[in-house]
Amino acid sequence: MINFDDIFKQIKESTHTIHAIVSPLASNDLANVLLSLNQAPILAEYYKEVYEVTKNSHALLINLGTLNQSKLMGIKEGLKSAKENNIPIILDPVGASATKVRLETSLYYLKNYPIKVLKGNYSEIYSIYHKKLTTSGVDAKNIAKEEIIKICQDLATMYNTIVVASGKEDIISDGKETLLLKNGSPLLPKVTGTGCILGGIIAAAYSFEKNLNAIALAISILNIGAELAIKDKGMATFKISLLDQISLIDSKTIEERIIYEKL
Ligand SMILES: Nc1ncnc2c1ncn2[C@@H]1O[C@H](COP(=O)(O)OP(=O)(O)O)[C@@H](O)[C@H]1O
Ligand SMILES: Cc1ncsc1CCOP(=O)(O)O
Repeated sequence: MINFDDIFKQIKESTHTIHAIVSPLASNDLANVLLSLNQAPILAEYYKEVYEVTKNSHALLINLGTLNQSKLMGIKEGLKSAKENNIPIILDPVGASATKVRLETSLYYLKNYPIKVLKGNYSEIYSIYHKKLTTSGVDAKNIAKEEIIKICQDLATMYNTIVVASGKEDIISDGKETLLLKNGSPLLPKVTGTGCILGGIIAAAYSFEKNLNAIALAISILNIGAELAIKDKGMATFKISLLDQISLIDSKTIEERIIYEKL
């Protein structure tokens, strides 16, 4: 049984600043989720201020969700600052399976910066590994779990990082240890931005403890929150109820409900 008491207490009792460069589509929900977990989100992407913001933060989340030239200039400053000031970088390569620019950008960041956590859906992780496009949009295609597990393990070793592949079952690997998490709801992929929110929770949890358990906690906050949310009143109610459940969840509930395997 994983014990989440200590890290959950740290998150709830002390506030870290999380610098998120994220798609505007998901930014409001992501910021509110972080606030509800007692964390301090800051969304800044103007290249003239990004270096300073990252330097004063506990983690930098880079989400490629909605790219443009000025955002890329901002991201470059954030990555430089994180590297020089030893701030952990969490990369969410949204759409890396769908466009050449996103795939090449993700590969460039992985090669040139110390990415501590790479978190994508199955297709994004598959595309980064095989260096080829596999989707036309941001959602994942069906790929065998066994294949993605091996890819996560190999990518983690190749880039000296923790790899998270989200989907019906979530995979977390640092190349040596691998966890498979089985909570969640089929409604989650029907709400846009839930993967982006997950990136934010991972960035916050990882800033407290730099290990697989912190990431397992982050995924469980979202997935068990979704299991507890209202599902029979339509998608808008589900989403609001999900945000409620995330703000109310405690470590005991997570420990009781988590379903996982150590591989
Ligand atoms: N079919 C599913 N059943 C249960 N949970 C799911 C399912 N698909 C995705 N999830 C959960 O939804 C969250 C977002 O994952 P995913 O949809 O893969 O990300 P993205 O939005 O980046 O494509 C994760 O916490 C994941 O565990
Ligand atoms: C629909 C869409 N288009 C560009 S980013 C985005 C949201 C993706 O968010 P998530 O992967 O978290 O569902």
